[in-house]
Amino acid sequence: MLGTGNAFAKLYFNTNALIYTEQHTILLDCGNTALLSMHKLGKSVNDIDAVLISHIHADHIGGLEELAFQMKFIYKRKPLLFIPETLVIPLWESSLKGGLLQDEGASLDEYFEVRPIVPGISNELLPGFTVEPIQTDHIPNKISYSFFINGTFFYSADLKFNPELLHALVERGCQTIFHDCQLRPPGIVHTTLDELSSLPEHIQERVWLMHYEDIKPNYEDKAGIMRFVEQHVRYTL
Ligand SMILES: Nc1ccn([C@@H]2O[C@@H]3COP(=O)(O)O[C@H]3[C@H]2O)c(=O)n1
Ligand SMILES: [Zn+2]
Ligand SMILES: [Zn+2]
Repeated sequence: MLGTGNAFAKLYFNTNALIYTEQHTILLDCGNTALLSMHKLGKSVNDIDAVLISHIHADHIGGLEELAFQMKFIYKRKPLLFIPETLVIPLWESSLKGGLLQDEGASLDEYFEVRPIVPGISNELLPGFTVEPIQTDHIPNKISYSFFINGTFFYSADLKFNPELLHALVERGCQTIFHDCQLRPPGIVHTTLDELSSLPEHIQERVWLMHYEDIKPNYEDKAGIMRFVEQHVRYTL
């Protein structure tokens, strides 16, 4: 985990992750702090084969401009960009174009091998890396996707509490749920610890909390059987 904090976290960085398959390294969201976090871990931007994006907020995409420029001008290659197809145009037009546009008509393709992915179905993106993007509610008029990975691991984007979804995922074989969690209510655009605490035990035992505020130390004994995802820890799934 490159970070486990929320958008405003100063202690834990933005919730972004590196996923290692046998052959590839995939950056799951590239927020403001992603590249600084990689630097602190002694990792290079050049280690990244692919990027997967959940939604357009700076704690999830704010590091993409630097990543794109480093790849183009330092490493001289285009990483894969896996992105739900509905976000391709908004990512360029509403965010990256401001910094990355140089040549008339240029777009994301100038910097990335863009691979739009289809929500609602399982997409085999790389060997051993299958992703089902699931559109989840976050903020009105903002399309946001959580990811069901390899049929066993759910990684939430920012999402409003959706117990029906969690029940359905567990029924489908989900073993591990990394879930965004706002510790201090009200959640409004996120899921709160109180809401997650209302889940039945057989779901809570699969839940790991991330995207939390800097006040996390005050809550370490308040999560019951749910666990906290920790920054700069590597998890084997
Ligand atoms: N309607 C909104 C929009 C944004 N926000 C806050 O801004 C953050 C942006 O990143 P996030 O991780 O989605 O969390 C959002 C809220 O804290 C919010 O609380 N309400
Ligand atoms: Zn966020
Ligand atoms: Zn968000």
